[in-house]
Amino acid sequence: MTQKSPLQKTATSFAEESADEPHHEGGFRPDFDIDLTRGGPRYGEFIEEVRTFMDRVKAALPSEELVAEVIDELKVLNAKLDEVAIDEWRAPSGGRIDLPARGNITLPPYEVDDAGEEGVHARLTFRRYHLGGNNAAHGGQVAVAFDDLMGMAGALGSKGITRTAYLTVNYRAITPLDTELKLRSWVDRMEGRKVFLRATLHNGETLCAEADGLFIKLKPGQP
Ligand SMILES: CCCCCCCCCCCCCC(=O)SCCNC(=O)CCNC(=O)[C@H](O)C(C)(C)COP(=O)(O)OP(=O)(O)OC[C@H]1O[C@@H](n2cnc3c(N)ncnc32)[C@H](O)[C@@H]1OP(=O)(O)O
Repeated sequence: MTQKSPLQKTATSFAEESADEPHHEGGFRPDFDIDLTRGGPRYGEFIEEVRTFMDRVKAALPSEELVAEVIDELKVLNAKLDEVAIDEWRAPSGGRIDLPARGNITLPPYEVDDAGEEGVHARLTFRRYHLGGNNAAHGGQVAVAFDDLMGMAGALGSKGITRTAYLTVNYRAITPLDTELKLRSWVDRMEGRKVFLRATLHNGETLCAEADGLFIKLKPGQP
């Protein structure tokens, strides 16, 4: 039997604890179905190849001929994937919590080391396709990482599904590419549906960025 990751364990208890919450079709849906078989055992490898492709695109100076060749090959692949398009709730992207960044290609690949009511500890690496300038990560990509992992801490800390009301990021030092960084997010305080969160991003001892945000616990049915 394969070992469960910290996020899988937490997600299982989160799903059990929120089972009594009224069923609703809003937000990110607390009654999500954890099905790690979707996309098959090689789905993670597939996502990693897509990420590598984005790195290569960002780094390439292709000839006109190579651009034409890649367009033709991509058209074939896009047509194949278009045939199996499905709604967001059943697509493995974003729901494969056994994979880096839940198999979501638009998130920087992170691995969750610990996740619970006390907060989330994750390792993440920005890479070529996250480049802002001069070998540093794009500030928007840093904000994406904070939004997702603060959203996760907000969900676990409030035992509900939250949406970002505001997110303030302070950039303290250059965030390097191709370097394993540590992101920590946690609930600072709660006032009713208002969940105030904080987060930090470190490269070793260096604080690259920190964030504070307000996430609102969604009401049943709220989009
Ligand atoms: C283990 C696995 C677990 C699952 C993991 C899943 C991870 C997924 C993570 C994904 C994460 C990705 C996450 C994403 O990216 S979510 C996507 C980005 N966010 C949005 O699209 C949200 C858009 N906005 C809205 O939907 C609504 O405005 C919300 C829902 C936010 C509030 O509208 P709602 O009608 O519900 O509430 P309300 O207006 O009565 O306000 C309520 C209270 O809040 C106060 N307030 C509101 N806004 C602000 C503000 N800007 N500054 C200061 N205060 C503000 C307000 O004054 C009031 O306070 P009070 O008067 O009561 O004192």
